[in-house]
Amino acid sequence: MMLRRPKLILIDLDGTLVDSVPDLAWCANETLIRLGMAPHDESAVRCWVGNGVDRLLERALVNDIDGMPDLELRARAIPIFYELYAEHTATRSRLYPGVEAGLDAFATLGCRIGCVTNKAERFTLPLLEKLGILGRFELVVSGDKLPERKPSPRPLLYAAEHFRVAPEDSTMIGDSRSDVAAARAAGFQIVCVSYGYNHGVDIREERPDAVVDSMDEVVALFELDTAGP
Ligand SMILES: O=C(O)COP(=O)(O)O
Ligand SMILES: [Mg+2]
Repeated sequence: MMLRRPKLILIDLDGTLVDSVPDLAWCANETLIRLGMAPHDESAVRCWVGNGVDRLLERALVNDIDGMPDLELRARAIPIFYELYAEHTATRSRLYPGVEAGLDAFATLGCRIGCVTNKAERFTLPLLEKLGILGRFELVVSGDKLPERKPSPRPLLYAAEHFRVAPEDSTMIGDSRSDVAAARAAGFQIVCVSYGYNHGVDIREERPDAVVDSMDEVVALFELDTAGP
């Protein structure tokens, strides 16, 4: 299926641009160990990413995606995790194959490019910087910039308004059901990558407009004689 050529592309961070789980899992587990608790398999942590680092840590503390630790434990864990993750945002995290080629291809479309993530800004900007792609984005909307984050459409609509681009001329690229829900509610097209996290569930179940195995496949989905800048 062909998609309308966008004037704005917004790209998710964890699970889409960057395989960040190796650092997130190491930091979460080191936090648990320092609290005298048992660490988890990296595969478990992978299922807990996507709703912000605080939520990831809460899930790790109780070993349950829907669970919540008691507030005293949470309050002890958060500063330990924040200090570790600030130190290790990009120690083990890597860009996925095809990301840089995909960003190059988007630049040739002449569209505006932003990053919309649920990760807090204090970790988002250093991660993008350390992996050498911060300069690719004209706008970064982190998880703590607005009162609501994905699956709310707010961060996507904020970016569209920032660039004065209509939602129907905008495309979100993400890896999780939050990206699909946010894009649908905002009136964006939605392309998903097959390799991301999505809480362990195949993203095709969310029925995005298209699914790609690599970011450099996205540009070929766009009709080149419609829209554009
Ligand atoms: O859960 C997070 O911290 C970030 O997740 P996202 O980049 O996939 O929105
Ligand atoms: Mg993601």
